[in-house]
Amino acid sequence: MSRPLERLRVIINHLDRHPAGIRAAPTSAQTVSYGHPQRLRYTLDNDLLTPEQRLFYEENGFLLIRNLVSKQDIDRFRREFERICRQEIKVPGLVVMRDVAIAKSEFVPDQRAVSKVQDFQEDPELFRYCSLPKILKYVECFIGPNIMAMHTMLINKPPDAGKKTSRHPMHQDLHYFPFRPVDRIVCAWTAMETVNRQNGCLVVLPGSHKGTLQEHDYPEWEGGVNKMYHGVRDYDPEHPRVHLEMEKGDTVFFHPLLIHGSGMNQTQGFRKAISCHYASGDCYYIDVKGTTQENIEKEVKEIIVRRHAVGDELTFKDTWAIRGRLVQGERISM
Ligand SMILES: CCCCCCCCCCCCCC(=O)SCCNC(=O)CCNC(=O)[C@H](O)C(C)(C)COP(=O)(O)OP(=O)(O)OC[C@H]1O[C@@H](n2cnc3c(N)ncnc32)[C@H](O)[C@@H]1OP(=O)(O)O
Ligand SMILES: Nc1ncnc2c1ncn2[C@@H]1O[C@H](COP(=O)(O)OP(=O)(O)OP(=O)(O)O)[C@@H](O)[C@H]1O
Ligand SMILES: O=C(O)CCC(=O)C(=O)O
Ligand SMILES: [Fe+2]
Ligand SMILES: [Mg+2]
Repeated sequence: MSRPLERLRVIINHLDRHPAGIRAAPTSAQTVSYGHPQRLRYTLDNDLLTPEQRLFYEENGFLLIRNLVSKQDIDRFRREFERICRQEIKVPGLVVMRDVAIAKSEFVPDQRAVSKVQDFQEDPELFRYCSLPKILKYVECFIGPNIMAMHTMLINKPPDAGKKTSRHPMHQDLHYFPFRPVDRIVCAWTAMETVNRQNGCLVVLPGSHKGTLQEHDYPEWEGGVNKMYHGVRDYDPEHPRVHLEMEKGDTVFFHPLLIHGSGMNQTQGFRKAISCHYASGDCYYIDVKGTTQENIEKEVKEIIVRRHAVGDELTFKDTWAIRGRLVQGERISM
């Protein structure tokens, strides 16, 4: 194993020994600079993160907090998800996605047919995840006090059907987002059970958040790829990567330029995680015309036109403004 990776693993283990939520004395950018004056760009002054945690996010683009969400809350999210799968409740705006390997087979109202649900902002029980004070305290360290929940997902990675379609290609979430500035966006991703290499944990390229947004497209995978699962076009499989093995309730916060994906699920269980992408209430929308994001804009528009029978009047930007929900502070320009 390469040296930097070994060092990273040591730091992760070290961080693990701090119980979640431990408070360090208020720090300033100077106190964490260890002699070299260093501008902190990816984190804001706060009294929650330790200097080590702040530096870790600055350098690596993610921060793993063990045991952050309670088992009771996760059990409630799981029960709600199961009710949705059994079609006992209907949630406005919710997108239920099936794995491409079974997309054309008959639907059975059971979690085995659902690989993820998206846009659960109108489900009060699931949306509780996005407003948990424990999560928001961390989110505020990255994006500030005005917090919008922009995108919500519960991912139920199915046992691989033999074609490796349960993989998620390496990507940067910013590819999907027509808003900026990039450093005022963060994802919270919480394991709902043990997540490891066998069932397809998150895989990240540490430090990749310091790069720019890359071109994304469907990877050329023989067995097929799920709809809209774009990957970075020039993915280098030799790039050092870290597998984030997590236990129930562990939560990782990561930057929208961090390159990440997840491996295939080689178990018989459905690997569950719940996540929310947050943006600052004072972010602004951009026009993605002429940028690398044009291809995803086109796909989203095609789906919306088909689903809602609307024309061009609904823009990519509108689809985000409609979904976004304020969870703390003020909604200024979003
Ligand atoms: C508003 C949307 C905005 C989304 C923004 C992304 C945000 C992400 C931001 C955060 C970063 C996130 C990073 C990420 O997470 S990237 C992935 C994000 N993924 C999505 O947003 C996809 C969400 N899913 C959907 O919209 C629906 O499930 C779709 C549209 C896929 C099917 O919908 P529905 O079931 O109602 O439609 P239908 O029954 O009429 O079938 C239509 C056609 O589609 C075929 N089919 C079905 N399933 C799949 C599949 N899995 N793979 C391939 N094809 C599939 C099906 O066979 C049929 O084909 P054909 O018979 O016509 O040939
Ligand atoms: N050609 C590729 N293009 C883009 N992403 C890829 C490619 N090959 C693999 N990946 C991605 O790399 C990540 C890890 O891959 P993978 O499924 O093989 O796990 P792994 O790291 O090999 O773990 P294990 O060896 O335990 O299976 C996943 O996000 C996967 O989707
Ligand atoms: O849970 C996973 O497998 C990764 C999902 C992901 O990265 C995403 O949907 O953006
Ligand atoms: Fe992602
Ligand atoms: Mg593998």
